[in-house]
Amino acid sequence: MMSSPKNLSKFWEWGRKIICVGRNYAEHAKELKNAVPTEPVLFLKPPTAYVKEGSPVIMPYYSNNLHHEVELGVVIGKGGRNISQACAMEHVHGYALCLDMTARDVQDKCKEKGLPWTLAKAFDTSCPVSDFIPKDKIQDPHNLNIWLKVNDSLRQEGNTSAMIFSIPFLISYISKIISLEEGDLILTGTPKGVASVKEDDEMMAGIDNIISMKFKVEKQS
Ligand SMILES: O=C([O-])CC(=O)C(=O)O
Ligand SMILES: [Mg+2]
Repeated sequence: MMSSPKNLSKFWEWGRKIICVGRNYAEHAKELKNAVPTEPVLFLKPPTAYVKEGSPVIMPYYSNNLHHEVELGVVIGKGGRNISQACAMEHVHGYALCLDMTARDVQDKCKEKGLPWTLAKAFDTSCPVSDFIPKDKIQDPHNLNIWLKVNDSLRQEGNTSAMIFSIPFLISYISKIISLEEGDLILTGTPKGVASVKEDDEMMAGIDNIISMKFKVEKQS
């Protein structure tokens, strides 16, 4: 049998979809004065949004308010459509810690005008990701502490048990609309505490004692 030339533990190299869930933590929906959703809010980032440790997050030139959002990412191993909640976890290959970098001022304007969030959410380096976390390293993805510090001061801390929509629900819901493929990444939403970063800040984020990562913020040259 031919083996795949790609290694799924380097999912960011596959060039697949990044499907993001918004407002999946009530406390975060409230801090931005949004209603707590009764259905998942979805948006996409292109694979060019990926950035790995060692490279900086670049502030988009058209924003003066770049926010961090720390999130648990779910890496899809087996694709599918119309996946049932009961089978959903069979499609998960593993996890990653992710940041959903957001040009908040631009997003606010998009919301006001009823325009899509592409400029606010999908720019290059808007999706910093950790190394791949194999599925068996995480016993319960719905009981993880995720946190983020900026220059050593704690900004975000939350437990994935507070997600409004669970991972099986999200996989099932998304796969009825968008086919899931091997190498896709689902960002499951951010807990409260989102705030601005500026040039030369250092963001450090982690999941319990499972993984941590660091990213420097730089201006576009
Ligand atoms: O921009 C937002 O507030 C929506 C979002 O991505 C999240 O809740 O993680
Ligand atoms: Mg987000």
